[in-house]
Amino acid sequence: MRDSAAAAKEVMMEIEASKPGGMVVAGLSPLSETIWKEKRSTEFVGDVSARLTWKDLTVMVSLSNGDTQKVLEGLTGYAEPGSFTALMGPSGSGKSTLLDALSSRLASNAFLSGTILLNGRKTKLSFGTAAYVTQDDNLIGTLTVRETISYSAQLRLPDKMPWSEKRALVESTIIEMGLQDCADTVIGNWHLRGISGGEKRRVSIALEILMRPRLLFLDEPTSGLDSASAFFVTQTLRGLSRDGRTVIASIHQPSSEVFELFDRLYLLSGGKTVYFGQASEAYEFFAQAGFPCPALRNPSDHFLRCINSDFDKVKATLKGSMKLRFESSDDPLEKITTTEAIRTLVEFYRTSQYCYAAKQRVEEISKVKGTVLDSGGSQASFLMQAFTLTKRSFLNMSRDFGYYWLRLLIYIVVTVCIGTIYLNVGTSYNSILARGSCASFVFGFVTFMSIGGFPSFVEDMKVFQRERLNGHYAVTAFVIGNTLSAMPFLILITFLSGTICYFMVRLHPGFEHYLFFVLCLYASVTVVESLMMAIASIVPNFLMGIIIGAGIQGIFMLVSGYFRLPKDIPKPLWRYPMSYISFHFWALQGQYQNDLMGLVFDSESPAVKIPGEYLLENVFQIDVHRSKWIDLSVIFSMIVIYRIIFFIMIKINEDVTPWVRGYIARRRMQQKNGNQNTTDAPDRLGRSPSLRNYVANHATAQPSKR
Ligand SMILES: Nc1ncnc2c1ncn2[C@@H]1O[C@H](COP(=O)(O)OP(=O)(O)OP(=O)(O)O)[C@@H](O)[C@H]1O
Repeated sequence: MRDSAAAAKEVMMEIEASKPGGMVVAGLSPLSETIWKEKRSTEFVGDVSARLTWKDLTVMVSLSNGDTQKVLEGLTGYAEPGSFTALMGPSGSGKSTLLDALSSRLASNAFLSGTILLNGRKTKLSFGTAAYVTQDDNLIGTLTVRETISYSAQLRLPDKMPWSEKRALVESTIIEMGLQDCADTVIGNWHLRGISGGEKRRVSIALEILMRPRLLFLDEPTSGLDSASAFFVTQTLRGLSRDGRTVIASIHQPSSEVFELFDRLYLLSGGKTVYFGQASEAYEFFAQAGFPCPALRNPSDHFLRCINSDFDKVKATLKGSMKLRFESSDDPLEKITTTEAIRTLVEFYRTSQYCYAAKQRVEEISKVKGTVLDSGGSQASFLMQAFTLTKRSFLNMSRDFGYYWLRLLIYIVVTVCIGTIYLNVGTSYNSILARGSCASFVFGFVTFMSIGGFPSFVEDMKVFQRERLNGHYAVTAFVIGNTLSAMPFLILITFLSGTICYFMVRLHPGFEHYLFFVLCLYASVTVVESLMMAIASIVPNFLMGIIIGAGIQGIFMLVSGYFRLPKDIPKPLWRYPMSYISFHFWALQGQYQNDLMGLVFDSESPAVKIPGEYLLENVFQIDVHRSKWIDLSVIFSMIVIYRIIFFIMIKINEDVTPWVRGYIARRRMQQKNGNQNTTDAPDRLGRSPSLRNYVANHATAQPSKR
């Protein structure tokens, strides 16, 4: 066990290593080595840097109309440790697809052929070896930067690692990403002013470098940032590469300062290579090809200008209004169309020394068989994951006003309204229906209001999906964490509002009756929460999710036995099975019994009293022989069932859906190829990797050629 001083020393060594000139290309820094050793239980780690090569890489996608589109065509290139490779090209040129292909994240309708080798091997691209930073910063807005990174560390680092070392790793990551100044500032959400867009991007990167991956993929890390923030983010990426990491990022429109930070440039247009080589030599390449960069023009703007065929349309529009200016220009791009320029450049590159050198280097790197570390995602135990997720989620819920506090307020206001409308309802003849409608409103509409939490669930799901894609924890740990963290808030909301309602209306007196009422309200609200969570796992759009949730609950309410008495509900479908699936039905049956049984009501004739049991059987059509506690236990078991459904939905989304989509795409392609001869034989193409394989670490970096 190392003490914190030793850990801090290691942190400093790590930071030193990340400084330019302090490269640790071959091995790992001491702190990183600790992480790997924990998993591999081996003393020797050796050279674990990532050398990635790709050769003749082609990606085809199957479109919904059955056609196929070649998105990438015969790409060859490499990325080495200690270097920062930028993928550039106009929109739709295939940057993201290349990144996805290299990181085994292709969509299920995309198929690739060619060879991708990591350290000379067709190998598993595990979470520990590679990390992927997506374009969207899906972070928890209520947590500070330090908390965000600390929770991530607890979720993924081994339990055995002392907390002082984990903290040291978190602090070193904060320093490495230049986040010291905002470390204690919240990320920010709709009601909390937080850190800037550039800082958010750096937090997203920090979360992925925490496990010290050797290979880092980033999809447009500078998009949406101003030029200063884009520069700092890119500078940080360059710093990360100097620590011996292999960094590959797609970059949209870099400024000249950002461009100067690139080591290697991969320029794409229409899925073809326009240039691959040293970024600093691109200028010369374009000049040799006949497209020199005019003075005073940003080189990257010039490169993109030359290879973006949309400029043909821009030129046509401008020519109409600024004819003379174009005629006097001696820019070669004014004399030919961009489509022709692209063709010239692609052809020039294919026969150039740059292409030859790249191919030769790919061959050289491919021959060197190196170690590929496989840390297999999170190294924390399942219990630690579940505990950390519960704690993190609880903190988020308690800080986000919109998650539960607002609902608590609304619930109190609404139940006070119910209380005043049904105030001291009594046992008069008219109170019989009033008690029925009060129960129906409480268990129908009041529980329905829980739908308001849906936007927060959607936010939770976005964070979950990002973390899940990077293998941060298990699905079960997430479901447990989400269920447990919500429990105290739901108890608070339902017990407070239930108590107000119970005592103002003066429902059936007695502690047991009070307890049943609030428990039934708690169970019903929790069922709605679980139902909405299950919906959020498949419908990430919050408007659509609310509409679907409202529709389902509307149907459940309709068959609850209030709007139509239980025995009058049409038997096929509506009574069996719908009313039995509806939690409103069980809640109402239980509450009617809880409230009316044992009470005696006035009738229209003062001499005759009506017992509650008679009303239950003959007016509300309730089965009085079934205990109300059975009704309550049915609702509680529904909570478990909905949580299991939530789990299954996530699994289906992760495993089955990509497989089905891939299968359909493959069939469609085969059918199309059966009818007509395309230039690309589909049997050359490997199946795109599925998320299941990716998550379970069964995906190969390069699907087999067929
Ligand atoms: N799974 C897919 N299904 C259908 N078409 C796809 C798929 N993946 C990529 N494409 C198409 O391939 C082309 C390249 O897409 P890609 O997202 O790789 O481009 P990009 O250079 O990253 O663009 P941008 O800069 O706009 O993100 C686009 O025309 C896109 O519509």
